[in-house]
Amino acid sequence: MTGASIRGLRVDLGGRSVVSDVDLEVAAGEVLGLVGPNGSGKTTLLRTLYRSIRPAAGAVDVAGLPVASTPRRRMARTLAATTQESENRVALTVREVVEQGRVPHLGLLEPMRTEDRDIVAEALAATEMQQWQHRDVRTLSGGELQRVMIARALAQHPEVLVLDEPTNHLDLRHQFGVLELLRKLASEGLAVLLTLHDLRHAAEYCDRLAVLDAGRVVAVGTPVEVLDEQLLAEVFGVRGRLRVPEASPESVGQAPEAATTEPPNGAATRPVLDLHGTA
Ligand SMILES: Nc1ncnc2c1ncn2[C@@H]1O[C@H](COP(=O)(O)OP(=O)(O)OP(=O)(O)O)[C@@H](O)[C@H]1O
Repeated sequence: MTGASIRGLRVDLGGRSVVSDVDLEVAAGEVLGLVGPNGSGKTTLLRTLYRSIRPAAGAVDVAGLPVASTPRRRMARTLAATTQESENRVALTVREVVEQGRVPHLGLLEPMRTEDRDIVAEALAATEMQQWQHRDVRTLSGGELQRVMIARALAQHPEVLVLDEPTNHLDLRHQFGVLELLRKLASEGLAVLLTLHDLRHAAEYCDRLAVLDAGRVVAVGTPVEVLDEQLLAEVFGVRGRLRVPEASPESVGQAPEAATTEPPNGAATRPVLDLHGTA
């Protein structure tokens, strides 16, 4: 199968279970958002997918391959991740870091081919980093570095993309840019799993949400199914309400030239989460 699946997952850290009884699937073509309060186990769950942590129990498969026993190089052609740990800075240019994404696709000591250079150029363009490609990554701002890490993950041409807080450090325009890019990649068949703290972004850009609380998945479904007032109060401690804007009558059946007045990418009908402070 494509996508990724987690069954019966338990992770123990520091002598206690920080993730328990998790069953979760992310399918090709969807953006699945992992949300939950601080310390609820989001990063820990993602770490089991890119094998930076060994589960105490359960099975984690990516594109049908068991993560625990698949060679890392093989897995790197299937799953790419941007992590909070990937921010260690080394003396490389932006381009060199993004080129690392092609390494799993090349033979030992094989130089970059034309197609690899094209893929790197596409990844730099998608993240608007082409103008910085010769910069030393140690000189970049946090947001610029975040975009380089996303570009490197895209250059891997994975089937599953895992991102831990990808909008962290980004200014508003680039937050929306990254979220729109993830939607586009999913529409092309990628399975996208990401953690987000901003529930408004989660509601607007994710096809489905999985809510973690104290290491357990307490709800899974579309934002409309999941983000009700009770869950917002009990899990996140906030007051809020989700609205689903109706398609305006003018936008139904209107002439193509008139349609250009609507916001792009269906944004007009995505759920909007209104938040009103602590519960
Ligand atoms: N190496 C470790 N040793 C002991 N406990 C750990 C370790 N790493 C994480 N934890 C604990 O596991 C729990 C889950 O942490 P995790 O980083 O997965 O949460 P999170 O949901 O990603 O949180 P945040 O929203 O704050 O990033 C936390 O209580 C954390 O303190």
